[in-house]
Amino acid sequence: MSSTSISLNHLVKQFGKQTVLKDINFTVSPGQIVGLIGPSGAGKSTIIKTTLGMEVADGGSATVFNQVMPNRKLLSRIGYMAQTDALYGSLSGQENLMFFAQMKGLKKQTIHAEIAHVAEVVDLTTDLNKRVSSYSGGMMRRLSLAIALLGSPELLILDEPTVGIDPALRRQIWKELNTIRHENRSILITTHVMDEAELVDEVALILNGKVMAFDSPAALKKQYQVNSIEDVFLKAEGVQL
Ligand SMILES: Nc1ncnc2c1ncn2[C@@H]1O[C@H](COP(=O)(O)OP(=O)(O)OP(=O)(O)O)[C@@H](O)[C@H]1O
Repeated sequence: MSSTSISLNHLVKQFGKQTVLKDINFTVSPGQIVGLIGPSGAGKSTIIKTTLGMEVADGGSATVFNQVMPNRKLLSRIGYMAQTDALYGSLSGQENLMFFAQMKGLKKQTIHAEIAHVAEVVDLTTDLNKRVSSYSGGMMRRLSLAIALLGSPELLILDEPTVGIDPALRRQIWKELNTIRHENRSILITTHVMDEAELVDEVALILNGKVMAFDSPAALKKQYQVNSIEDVFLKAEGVQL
């Protein structure tokens, strides 16, 4: 059996008369971090939502572990962090983590250690007993990321996980993402931080509903004859450098 975590084939998605995704093709393999970059409104979140079955494709196909989503059996294998946080404000960080850990079916013996680990990755250990409604926006993002990490899912789908997170912590989070990659798990991540796009295995550059380029950061820089992914992005958009 082929071991593809995500496979998008000629994916098309329309909202009314607007065709947001025109022909999206790429795969994410185990042990790979794929970064989705592209201007605001290019369709990155739509790719994610269609992949997860939260939006229905109008053409082509999106599969996760070779199956079409939504598929309840696959949910425990996927950690998803959306752009908007879905947290319980009246509960503490710890209670939110416990709730989602139980939802994910984490084993009783490991649940406390897992929660402690993911809280440490996002630097929330000392804030776990505070109510989430008192958290800053960045803290809520970090809690959402911690929830996505719970249960060591084989596939992480992260929609702008580092928005509102300072550079030192961002570095710590990327260290964890690299550990995840080395465990042969896979990650699909969107980001507006071009430094982060340098850290992925493959960049999918999304423009006008299409994958303009899909390659390693080094190969893309060579192809576009520039020194950074930011410049690849700008050149692909037609900005004169
Ligand atoms: N449910 C929806 N109904 C109608 N239009 C939608 C819907 N979801 C997304 N769109 C439209 O699809 C386009 C792509 O949106 P999407 O959120 O996928 O972009 P994005 O690349 O993730 O942007 P950003 O970087 O700003 O998050 C936008 O024009 C948006 O208005």
